[in-house]
Amino acid sequence: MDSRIENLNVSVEQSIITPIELKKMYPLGEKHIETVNNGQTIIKNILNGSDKRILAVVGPCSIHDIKSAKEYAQKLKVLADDLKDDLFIVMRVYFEKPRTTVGWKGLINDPYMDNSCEIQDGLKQARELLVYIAELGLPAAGEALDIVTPQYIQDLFSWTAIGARTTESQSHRNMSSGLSSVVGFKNGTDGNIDIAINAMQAVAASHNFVSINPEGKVAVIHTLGNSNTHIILRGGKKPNFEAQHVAAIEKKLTDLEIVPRIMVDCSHANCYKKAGKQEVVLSSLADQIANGNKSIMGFMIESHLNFGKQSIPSDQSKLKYGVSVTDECLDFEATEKILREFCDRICEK
Ligand SMILES: O=C[C@H](O)[C@H](O)COP(=O)(O)O
Ligand SMILES: C=C(OP(=O)(O)O)C(=O)O
Repeated sequence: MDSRIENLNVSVEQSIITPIELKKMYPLGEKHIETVNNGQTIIKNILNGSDKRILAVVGPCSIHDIKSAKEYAQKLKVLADDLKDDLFIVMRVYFEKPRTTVGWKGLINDPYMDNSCEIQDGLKQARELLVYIAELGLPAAGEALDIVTPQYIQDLFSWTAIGARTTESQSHRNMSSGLSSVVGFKNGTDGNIDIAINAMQAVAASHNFVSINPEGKVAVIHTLGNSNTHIILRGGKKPNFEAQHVAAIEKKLTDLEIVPRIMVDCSHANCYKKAGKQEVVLSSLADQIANGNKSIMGFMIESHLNFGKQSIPSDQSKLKYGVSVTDECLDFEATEKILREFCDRICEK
């Protein structure tokens, strides 16, 4: 290596455990496999319309504290069982945060939230939490942002999102073509829907790309293609959840001979990042479904134990328990209320 031309902007390279080593530390039993397998299968059935329930991806904007995430999962499991006739509730367990510029990039990248970026510890904490949630019998949903970390944890996700900032990325499309779960593609941050539709078409094809294998060796991955995909409307310059937006997307997809199956993200630009406004979005979806809409197959809600958000304090003893450190979230009680109202309204149809 010639230091005059290489690694000019790299300070340190650090080896970490391999995917297989991490999996040995947090092995799966039958119960975990059953949770993920059932979750993946039911979501595929919701996508193909053979299961008429609505998929609800509900949980914190980001996981930053394992204790509050476990408490949230326990509560959500009780609610999921209670609403299981109308909703298939999956917990949002987001460990990787895409940032508009800079900011905390999530539990895997910086588990101690102090810029120490102990990624190996982040991977361990993430896997330990996913195993715990699977043990509860609650399926988990994640965003696949990093394209190597799925080798460490993706086996525990029943549904996967590709975010607004990466839907157009070839690397993310390559990776998604090999994922075992249903994958949802967000529209772009500017509201561009076409990039999500292009992603669905790209991901249905097989691809060949360089990644790592479970032993941590560089490998060429040959994928089969993944047709279990859908679009996620998350708003852009303006919200895009109302009946006229949904109808326009239905037409676009139908013109391309794609069966329209649409998830609506009640958060992000659909609620102007005001958690309390997610209720307005969900209420519109309930009306649309009650009025006969058949293409809306799911929604996403950002929710934590307690309402709001906080910035990460330098003295972490000042962190408020169960409050988001990224986007604003609804508190659990408000989440339960709007989910119950949604179920009541779609049952009136
Ligand atoms: O979902 C979380 C945020 O909206 C996303 O990560 C972007 O956050 P930022 O604009 O605060 O960087
Ligand atoms: C970052 C997220 O959303 P988006 O990609 O829509 O901004 C998210 O869901 O956490």
